[in-house]
Amino acid sequence: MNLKAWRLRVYPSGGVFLSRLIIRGNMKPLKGKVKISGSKNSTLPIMAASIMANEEVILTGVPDLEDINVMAEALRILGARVQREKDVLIIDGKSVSKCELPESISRKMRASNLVMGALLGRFKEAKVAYPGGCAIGSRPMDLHVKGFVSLGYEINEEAGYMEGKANHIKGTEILLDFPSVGATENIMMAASMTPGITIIRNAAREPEIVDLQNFLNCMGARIRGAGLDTIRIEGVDYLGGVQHTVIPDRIEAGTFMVAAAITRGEIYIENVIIEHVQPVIAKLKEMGTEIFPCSMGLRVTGNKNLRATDIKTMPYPGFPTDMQPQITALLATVKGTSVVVETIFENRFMHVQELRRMGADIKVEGRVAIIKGKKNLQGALVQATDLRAGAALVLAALAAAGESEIEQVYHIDRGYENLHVKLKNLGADIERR
Ligand SMILES: CC(=O)N[C@H]1[C@@H](OP(=O)(O)OP(=O)(O)OC[C@H]2O[C@@H](n3ccc(=O)[nH]c3=O)[C@H](O)[C@@H]2O)O[C@H](CO)[C@@H](O)[C@@H]1O
Ligand SMILES: C=C(OP(=O)(O)O)C(=O)O
Repeated sequence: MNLKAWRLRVYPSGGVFLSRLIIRGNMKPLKGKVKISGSKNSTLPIMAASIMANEEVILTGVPDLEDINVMAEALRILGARVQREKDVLIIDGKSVSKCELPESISRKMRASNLVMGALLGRFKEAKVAYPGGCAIGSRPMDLHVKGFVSLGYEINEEAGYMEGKANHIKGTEILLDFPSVGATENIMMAASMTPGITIIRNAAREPEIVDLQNFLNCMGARIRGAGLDTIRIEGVDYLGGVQHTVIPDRIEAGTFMVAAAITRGEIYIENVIIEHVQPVIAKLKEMGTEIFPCSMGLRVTGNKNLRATDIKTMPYPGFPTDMQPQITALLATVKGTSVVVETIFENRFMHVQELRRMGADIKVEGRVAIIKGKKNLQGALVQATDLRAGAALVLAALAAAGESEIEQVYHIDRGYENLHVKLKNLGADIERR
């Protein structure tokens, strides 16, 4: 492929992207306040669950992101009416007339799979093409399918589709082999409208699961236990309309916390639930970052004497895999040797080769990265290989001497609302071309 053709790619929602970020970092301390947007990973399952209502659902605090556009497009394909006004999304599931999501939309992101549980719950049938998403791992759907089958849905996996219909559906006990976020959400949705009582054991405990429970319960579902490892769901016949505000994005908040640390700056982070970012706070404090709650949220102050630490990604409340690339970038700039173990996704070190272009000293062996921190990184031409890898490169570029150019910014647009504008407001020398 020639360079021009390679750069002229099409956004999942249809637009053309050519964008790149130019950052002249030079370790300029970022200062000021930033307001965190609504959570991508909360909004996506909640949007899918919205079509379980036979009435209008109003969501507020919805971030303006590519992934949200893709989910909106998916719901429209199913027949839902989806309207957006600033951060408010109105989804009307009354008109849903199709239970099939084709590959052309499904493969645009991993979270497209979440319509499966919603469709099975409400219509007792669904046909959804296998999802796509970042190339951070193989990401099978076996735990989702196992859950649906346990509930009595007959699932056929053929020609790239998961096709399900109700057989003898009934609430049951489901033990997840791994606390998968998506499988927990999909099973919660299907079980909410499956007769009887379902118990999910070894459920994911992420804050987004709690947000989904709160949303579904406001619609009329009967779910208890989200946030713990056992969730109890009593199936109901009908779910109705509701107005709901999504929780703030803990990963965006964590990314700005790292921005303060890596530039040795001082950032006030507004719209953050402190409990949700505790694992990140703990590690940043261990490295010597000062973090204090304040009236508007959190104040994060970096300093010149940050030190190395070891990190192992774990399901919540462990250190989030979605913050691993960003913290790896930070560790590349502090004194000492750090070890980062990625336990969730088998291929989530793609940012390392790009960080090396900026002079980082990082070795990867399997799921372990060994990072020898350096005082100075150098600006370079690098590529965002996935969403959080892109965020890590932006952070590294803020610390690096000279100019960096980051390509494939569309990955970053999947999960960060106006990242360059927010950074510019904090004093970063950044432009989007
Ligand atoms: C939209 C969304 O919320 N995305 C988040 C969600 O993704 P997602 O819900 O896809 O992540 P999971 O928790 O399901 O995946 C965790 C691990 O379980 C494996 N697995 C999962 C399902 C399955 O059926 N079989 C299986 O083996 C995956 O390959 C992975 O190794 O949680 C991840 C883990 O916190 C985050 O990184 C993602 O940002
Ligand atoms: C991996 C992520 O998202 P997704 O599961 O949608 O690919 C992420 O948000 O970092």
